[in-house]
Amino acid sequence: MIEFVNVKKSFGNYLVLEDFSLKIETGEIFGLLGLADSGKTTVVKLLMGLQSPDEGTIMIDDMEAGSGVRRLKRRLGYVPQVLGRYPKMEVFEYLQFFASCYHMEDSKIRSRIHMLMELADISSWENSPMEVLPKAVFQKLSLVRAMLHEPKILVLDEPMVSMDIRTATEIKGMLLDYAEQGKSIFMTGSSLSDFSDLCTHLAFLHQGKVIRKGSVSTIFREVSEQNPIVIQVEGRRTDILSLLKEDKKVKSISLKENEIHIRFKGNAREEAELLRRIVDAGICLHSFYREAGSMENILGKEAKDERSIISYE
Ligand SMILES: Nc1ncnc2c1ncn2[C@@H]1O[C@H](COP(=O)(O)OP(=O)(O)OP(=O)(O)O)[C@@H](O)[C@H]1O
Repeated sequence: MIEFVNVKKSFGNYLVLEDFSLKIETGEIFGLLGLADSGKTTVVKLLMGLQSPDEGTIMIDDMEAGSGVRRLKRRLGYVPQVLGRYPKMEVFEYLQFFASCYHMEDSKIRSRIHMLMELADISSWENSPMEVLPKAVFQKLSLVRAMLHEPKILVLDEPMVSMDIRTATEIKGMLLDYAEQGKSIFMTGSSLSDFSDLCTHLAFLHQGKVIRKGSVSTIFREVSEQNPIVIQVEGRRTDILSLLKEDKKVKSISLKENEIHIRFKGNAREEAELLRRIVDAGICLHSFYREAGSMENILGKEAKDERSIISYE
């Protein structure tokens, strides 16, 4: 379990985290999302004990972040945003070096390295110097390095940044397998879609605070309820526009080429009822769908309640 309680962190006069609280339960794959410069790396560094909070506490199970460094190091595996390179060191040698830093038993090191390299599909690079590694291999090697000592918690700072789709899929697979072994994963990112098929829980960091958190399914349902419904009809739009204007749950109507975009403040059942009313009115529909969720929905504009009906017909 990881818990941030009322954490405050500033650099000089610049307040990065203000009253930041977050709880991550054991076994969760937790994604902390935020825009650039929102303080994600600061959160990770505080968790790793690389920086100290000005106020508040950060607990990792029964230990405070930054305390009992050796014991905590065994619990945490860290994939930083920027990893130091050792250009002339060979891959196996590199992993062996880190395994010994984690005080792993010599007899287990070799087999663990080989097993993880195979899992990451980078075995053929075992004897290559780090300087020749393609970016994708280096990204997978970073994860292998963090998993070496089988930490209870993996912490990844923006792991999906500038990653090709194939590597991202492989890394997601490795993380899902790792979580299945009862481990926790905490990672940061700035793209909702990167995390939607991986995380069990999400939180959104905005202006130093967590503005929303919950299970992925709940968040996606909430986000999608704020997105416009896009409607296309055959023929004239007069009938559907008057039907929509009469519905108090329709907060705005706008026309975009041959589409009608409506902001509909209702749940899935109410959305289905609107669709039935349109069909019952004999209106010939081409399409009726909610636009996909986006970060902007969560971090930017919360749906306003006043109605703004705009029509051009
Ligand atoms: N050691 C530091 N000294 C001064 N300012 C810092 C320090 N570390 C971070 N900051 C500032 O704090 C803010 C948040 O930085 P942080 O790296 O935590 O954000 P981030 O969300 O991880 O950003 P990105 O998505 O760009 O990686 C930034 O404006 C950054 O310049």
